[in-house]
This record gives sequence, structure tokens and C-alpha cells, in this order.
Amino acid sequence: MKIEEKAKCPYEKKCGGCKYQGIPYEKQLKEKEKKVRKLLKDFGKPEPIMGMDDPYYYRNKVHATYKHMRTGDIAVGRYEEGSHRLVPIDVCQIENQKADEVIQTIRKLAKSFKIKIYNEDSGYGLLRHVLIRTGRKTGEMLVVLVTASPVFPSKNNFVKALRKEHPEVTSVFLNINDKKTSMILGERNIVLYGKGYIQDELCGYIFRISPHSFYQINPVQTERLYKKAIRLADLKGKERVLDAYCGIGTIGMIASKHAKEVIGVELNREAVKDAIGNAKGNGVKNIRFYQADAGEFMVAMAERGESMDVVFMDPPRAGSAEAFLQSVARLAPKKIVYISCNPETMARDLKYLTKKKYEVSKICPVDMFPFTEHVECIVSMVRKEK
Ligand SMILES: C[S@@+](CC[C@H](N)C(=O)[O-])C[C@H]1O[C@@H](n2cnc3c(N)ncnc32)[C@H](O)[C@@H]1O
Repeated sequence: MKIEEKAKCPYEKKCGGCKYQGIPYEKQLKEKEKKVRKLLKDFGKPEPIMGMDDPYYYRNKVHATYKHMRTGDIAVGRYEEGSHRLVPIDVCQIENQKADEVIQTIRKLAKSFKIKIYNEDSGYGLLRHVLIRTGRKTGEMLVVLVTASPVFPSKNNFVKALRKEHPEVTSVFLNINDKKTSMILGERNIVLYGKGYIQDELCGYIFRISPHSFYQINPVQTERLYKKAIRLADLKGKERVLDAYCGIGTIGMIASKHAKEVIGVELNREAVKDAIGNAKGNGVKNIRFYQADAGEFMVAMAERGESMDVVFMDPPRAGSAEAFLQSVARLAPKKIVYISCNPETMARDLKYLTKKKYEVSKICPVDMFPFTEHVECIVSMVRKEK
């Protein structure tokens, strides 16, 4: 399919979020293939990258920062790369378009409700950021208003006015961040409206997603990524499967109908709560979730002498801990399917596993992040017979 390229983003230079702006999409894909080929050259030849048919407006998670201008207006945008200077941005080529509209509505409402915008230098003011998550298939939206204090004047009327313009907003949170920090979210959440999470559908399952839980940011590619990962595991219905770094339980849940039993492990308490709710909501009975550090969990499993047939692992950018890899080797699953958003740490971990009787069978790059230099990769490994 021929992709209709848009004109270059006018904020590209200052925003810095999209390193591949101005490069035709086909060329971006080639660059990413080259990067994976180079980083994983010791483990085999990658398949062609799985690109998008339409690489625009894919981000389901959008963040914006507000700033009071000297003119009395409120600007909204992102911080310039590596700084805290705000680049005013009205529309973004990779973000969900409805979310960008909600961000503009909040700007307008903040002005009419006379909400003070937080000033990073003086520490004075209330509204700092907004974070929006959108369920692609359900259309539900979760809005997090990040404020310096829990006291938000006329909050009910504010939410009412927001929902009047955007009825698809089904959950609104206040997140309190009263620290001088570059972290967006604080620790405390107050539900202002709705059930406190949104739902989305992936591969025929409904998932609930709370504000602090990890959820892949490109839902179109996520379905393709998960389907591919599960195909590579080649499950026959009899396996004991581990979904390590499971987030809200997506991979494990989708794999569960092809396996005997699935165990999910995840560090984030909120995500584990979502995962348990997701299993219940989808009527999946052969899956259990544990809140733990994946490394510690695996060490304990190996010490108990448990066995696993297949391990899916999807760690954060930093990759896996050595304790985790060591225990995987001890548990000796027949297959490992490693999903990573950072081929550099993936290469490091593959080096370890290939010294422990594992052999790479497939390398499949997936473009989850068009216009950025980032690339996702699935690698399947099999344990060598004697
Ligand atoms: C890249 S995400 C993958 C989540 C999930 N597999 C998915 O596709 O949505 C990595 C997850 O690992 C979790 N995590 C980070 N460090 C961890 C650790 N030490 N042990 C267990 N989980 C961890 C994060 O909270 C996050 O949910």
C-alpha cells in the first residue's frame, strides 16, 4: 500500500520527539531494519520489519504541559528536548487526534474557570500537566489532571464542562504532584469522575487500564506484535507458560487459550490489580498473576524446582536482570519469546541466554513507534537438545 506522506511537522526541530520527521516512511523502516541487523548480527538474520499501513496519529497515550504566558494566555505543548522550555504545540502527527482536542479544551476551560497554571520556578499555581489515554476500539478516554494541590476549585463543574464537549471522556483523575521534579505523575490519585480506568480491546479480549499501569502505546501494532509473539511460541495447549513483566496481563491472557496454564508476574501493584480484573472480566480461568520483581520471582521458582515450557518476557528498556536470566536458564523452558523495545539491552540479554543452551530461531522487528528512532523486536529462542 502506498503511504500518503504528510508535510513535515512544523514543531519538529524544537520538540525533538520525532527524530525521523521528514524521512519517508519506507526509508524509516529501512533504517530500523538496519539498526536491528547491526545490533543483533551475532544471533541471525532478522525478518523484514512489520511496518504500519498508516503511520500517523497512533499514540494512545498523550501528555501535555501548560504554561501561563505574559500575555495572560495559556500555552500548551511539550518541553523542548533536554530542557524545561515549553514548545507550544497545537497538533501532533503521531498522537491520537481526539486526545489533542481534549488538551485544547482543558486549556480553554482552565482560562474560563480561572485555574492558575503552575509555575515551575516559583512553585506557585495549580495545573501542571494533563495525561490522556484512549481506548482505540472502545473510544473511552481517561484524563489525568496533574496538579500541585488536591484543592481544585469547582472541580465538578469543570468535569461537567469537559464531558459536555467530550462525552467520550469516561474517567477523570486528579493526580497530585507537589514536588519540584521532572517526573510527570505524583503518587496520589483522586477519582473525580467515572470508574477510574478505561477499557480497550486487543485480540478479542477486553482489558482495563488504570492510570499507572503500562499499556502499549500503539494499539494497531500491538495486536500484530502479540499475534506474532504467540505464533512464535507455537503453543499446543499443554504447556505451562510464564508471562514475565506482564503489565495488565495482555500477552498471557491472549496466550491462555492455547496453553494449559499461564502465570503472570509484574512489579506494578496497580497493573496486577488490572490483570486480575482482566482475567475475571474475560472469564479466563487458567491464569494467575503475582505482584513481584520478576527476577526474585524466578529465583524462587527455580529454587522450588518448578518447570516451565514457554517463557514470554517483555522487560522495560533497561532489559532483564541477570538474576532473572540465570533462573530462566535453570528452569530450562523449551522456548523463550523475548519482546523488547530496546535492541541494545536485548542483544546483551541474548548474549547471556545463548551461552546457556539457547539458540535464536527468529528475529522479527516491529515498528511500534513511527517517526521516532525506536524499534520493537521479538526474538524466539529454543533450548538446544543435548
Ligand atoms: C514493556 S512493559 C510490558 C508490559 C506487557 N507485557 C505489555 O505488553 O503491555 C514492561 C513491564 O515490566 C514491569 N516491570 C518493570 N520492572 C519489573 C521488575 N523488576 N519485575 C517485574 N515487572 C517489572 C513494568 O511495570 C511494565 O509493566
